[in-house]
Amino acid sequence: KPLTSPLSSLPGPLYTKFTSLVLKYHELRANRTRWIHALHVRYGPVVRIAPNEVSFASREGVKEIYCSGGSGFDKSGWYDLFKIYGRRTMFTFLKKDDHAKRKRILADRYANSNVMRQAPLSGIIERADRVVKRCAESLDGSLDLYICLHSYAYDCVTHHLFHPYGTDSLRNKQDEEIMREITFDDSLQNRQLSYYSPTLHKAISKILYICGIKPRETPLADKFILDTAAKTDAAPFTLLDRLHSVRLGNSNGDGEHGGKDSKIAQIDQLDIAAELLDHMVAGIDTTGDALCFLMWELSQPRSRQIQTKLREELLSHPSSDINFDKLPYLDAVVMEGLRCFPAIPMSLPRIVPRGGKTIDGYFLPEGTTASCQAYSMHRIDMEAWGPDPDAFRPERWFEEKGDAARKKLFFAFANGARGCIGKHLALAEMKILLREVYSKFTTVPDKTMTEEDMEMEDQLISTRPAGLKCLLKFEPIGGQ
Ligand code: HEM
Repeated sequence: KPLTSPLSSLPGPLYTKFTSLVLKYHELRANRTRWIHALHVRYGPVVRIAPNEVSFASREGVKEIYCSGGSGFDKSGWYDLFKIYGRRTMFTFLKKDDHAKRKRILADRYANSNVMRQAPLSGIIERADRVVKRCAESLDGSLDLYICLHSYAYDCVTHHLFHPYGTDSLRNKQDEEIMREITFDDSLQNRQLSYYSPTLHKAISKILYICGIKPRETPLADKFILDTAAKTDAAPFTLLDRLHSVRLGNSNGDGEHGGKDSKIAQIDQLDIAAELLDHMVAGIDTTGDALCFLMWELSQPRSRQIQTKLREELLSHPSSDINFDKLPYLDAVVMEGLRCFPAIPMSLPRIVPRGGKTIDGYFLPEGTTASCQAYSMHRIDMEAWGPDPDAFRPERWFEEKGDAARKKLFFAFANGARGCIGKHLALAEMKILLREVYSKFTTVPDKTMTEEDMEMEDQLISTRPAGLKCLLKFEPIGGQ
């Protein structure tokens, strides 16, 4: 009943009262994020995008949908698309209780105090040095940062998950192949179709394959994960170590997560492999693309001053000091990068619980799909972002006015208990890499690159540059 539905009074284009076809069309064209953003610009922070689906770009929206009761509303069935080996993982559990049980046993591996320890950090620093070496080797030409940064993110996350079984894709071609298999995945249309119409998808799957609309296939990554998940002697800071100690009901010496949690969690070898593959994939395109878009922006002539200011701060602190609190401009550059180019820019769908909810003055009946998307959260609110939301301007993070609003609206890592667990790891990787590169080089775009190459293109959940490349030229500081 489109006209009598409570959602019919929400702002939004008339046709969204009757059909979700326009939304689906934009999803299949990898254009969902920009289409929804255009609707927010036109209709404001609350917009109906389909008869049963609403997008919010407001503080109250985030608070209710993602933070109420700790982890917000339950996830929608769309997350079934991310099941691995038929298993649910922390990321794909729909219900908050199931999620909380799994998270309890994994969370401390990602705590800032675990990430910032010498053993995990030294692995990241080593990999950042390898990137610097690649930059130095490219001085006569240019370097494809898209590949290089995805390799960096892959090697860093596998170090944190598996050390000493982490990868070395920055130097080893076989490891690079696995990264490419994950990163160059083109299964968006196939997976969307399987979600919207499983029967049709099954009936025409062969035709889709012939047309190049292929399902996600990662045989190399699967083999790597299944082999590595069987190792029982990984370093104590790794997720692999934690998962095995839980499976064996072994407290691992800290007395906190022992037999009790193994009963709660009941994980077997396949759960371990699924959880590890999920975290590995979650750590590659996100950090890789966030760094790639950020370094592209820093390399533009309009960002020259920003590069200079960043370099001055970096060179005034010894590189042996890993205390990021002393590098506020680096922090502002990273925050501004994640604001302008959030690696997961799109809606994170949740289901309104029993009894319905009123958000921003609009009543949403139970079962409505509600979401926020970082791309719009980072641009729509005038008080937080001012008149230039599309400008890359790290200085905005030092302004007192709008500070509280900015913190509430920042959504690159989502929010609440289901927000990004890898946030501290990602930030450490980003800051270490930027510090190593920009204290040694200036970067400029290669002349063959176009703005279109770097246009954001939706994937199923993350984004990537449309041209699948990012060629930059590196100039050593002081010509050294
Ligand atoms: C700049 C880099 C990153 C960004 C922007 C990012 C962003 C996000 C976002 C927005 C979510 C919520 C997704 C949702 O609700 O559907 C998320 C979840 C998650 N992220 Fe990240 N992420 C980044 C890096 C990482 C890294 C390095 C890891 C390491 C393993 C990681 C692991 C995860 C996991 C496991 C979840 C699921 C958490 C849960 O359901 O409790 N992420 N991330």
